[in-house]
Amino acid sequence: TKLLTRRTRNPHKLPYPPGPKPSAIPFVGNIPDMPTKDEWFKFTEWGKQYGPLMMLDIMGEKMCIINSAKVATELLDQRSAIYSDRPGMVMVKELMGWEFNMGFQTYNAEYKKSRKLFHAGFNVRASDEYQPIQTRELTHLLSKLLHSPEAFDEHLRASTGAVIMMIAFGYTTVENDEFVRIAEEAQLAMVSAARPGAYLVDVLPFLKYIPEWFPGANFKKVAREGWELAQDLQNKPFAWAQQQLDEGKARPSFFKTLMESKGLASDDPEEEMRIIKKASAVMYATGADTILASVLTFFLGMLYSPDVQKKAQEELDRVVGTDRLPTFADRESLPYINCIVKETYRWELVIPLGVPHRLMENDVYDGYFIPEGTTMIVNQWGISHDEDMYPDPQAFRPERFMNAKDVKEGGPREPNTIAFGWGRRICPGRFLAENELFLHIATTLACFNITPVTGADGEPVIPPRDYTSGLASRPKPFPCNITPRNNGVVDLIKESVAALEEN
Ligand code: HEM
Repeated sequence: TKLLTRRTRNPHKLPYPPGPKPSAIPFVGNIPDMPTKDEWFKFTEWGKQYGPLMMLDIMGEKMCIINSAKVATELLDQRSAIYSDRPGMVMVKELMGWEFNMGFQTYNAEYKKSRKLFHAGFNVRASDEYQPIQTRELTHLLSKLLHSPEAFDEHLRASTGAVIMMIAFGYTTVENDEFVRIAEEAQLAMVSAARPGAYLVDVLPFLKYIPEWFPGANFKKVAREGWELAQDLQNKPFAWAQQQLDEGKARPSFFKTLMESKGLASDDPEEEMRIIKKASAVMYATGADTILASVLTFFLGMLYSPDVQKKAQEELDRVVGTDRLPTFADRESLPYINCIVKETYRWELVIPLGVPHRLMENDVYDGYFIPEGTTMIVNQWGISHDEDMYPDPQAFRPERFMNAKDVKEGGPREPNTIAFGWGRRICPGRFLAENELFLHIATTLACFNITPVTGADGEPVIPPRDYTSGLASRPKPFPCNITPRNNGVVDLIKESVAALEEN
């Protein structure tokens, strides 16, 4: 009947957007056509074949793939009143307990309240207030990179985790931190399950009633383990922060601000507490891994383009000099570094397919009928590699943004208007994330050379651009050399760390 109603609401019998022919097997639709990993490559290819708006049938459910920024803007931004819901995601939300994550919530009253809190905590001005925390942690990071550069992956992970824990709860992480471990594991379980179409239970929700021992029901075991992690993620840091507050020891944080500005989220104290608890847990879950992925991409990018690194260092030496570290105050005077930030967001995407939106009413676009309930996926990776917009898209080339024309005059679109999503669901952490990536790039390049390791044959080893597959994607571990540029920076790092200790 659902299908019938939809048809009757298409009075002009408009066609659906084009797409590959569904399978001859009943109900299966385009399932056999769906890639099982790195979907963005296939979606980009399909975009060339079927155009910027195409449709797939996943066992009766409609899924649109958007392959151009223009269509994404015209639908998800300009018609955001009806394109801001999220699809069911049974596996992640119901079975793994990630319903607490505002990013997956249905577009309802509670969601809007959470979003308001996030906006209060992370708008441009509020994000700037977290700069001292970011500066402090990144200075420690430089010292760790100096002492054990081979463990850079670990150091970056620890520092992005530390920043977000301090911002979220005023919590100082320690080595092998329990809260960081919980968040990492919970996140890992969630991102692999949240990949659109990863679990059949998302399209056949009744499968959730199958007991775990049933052959083929492995997803239930995965779900149960994920559920426990999601509970810990919400409860453990929250209990710690609550205790600090009760004992009058709480440091400034997102959590503390929310607890003290009563009534910001809701007039009902119980509801408000619930929303604050979820919002603080989400912060950690969404803010650590994403920033880490973008920083790792920057390191990888440097291995691909040594001349970019040299040019950036020239700019840093000229503008900042060599007797202090770059700071946020230098940002406006470092155009080339800012272009590296942009290119990092474009070259490889933290969330290659965005987070799916769900259409809340029937719609018509460009003569095509899109029924209510359609899942909308934006191929953000594909859009960021459009050859017309970004010639030689596989090259890491920040110059494409230097003195570039405005997008209205045919210039390249700013990658931060693609990588962070669309409309009312656009990433609320984007200002915080951009600040942090900027400081990572500026301070790392001011102090170090990032170079490929040498292989057995004496040749430099450029690691492949091999990324994990999932909702969020990051480079798989790769080796690189991180060496201080000169003795001066070694002293500079030591002095900067000492100055922190004094404060
Ligand atoms: C490089 C860093 C990051 C990238 C590339 C990124 C990207 C994204 C994208 C693509 C979305 C989905 C937008 C859409 O539905 O169209 C999103 C949503 C979200 N992000 Fe981020 N993000 C980053 C960092 C952060 C940080 C640091 C935080 C927290 C402080 C955060 C919190 C969120 C939340 C809460 C949502 C859900 C928004 C909603 O559904 O209304 N993100 N992000």
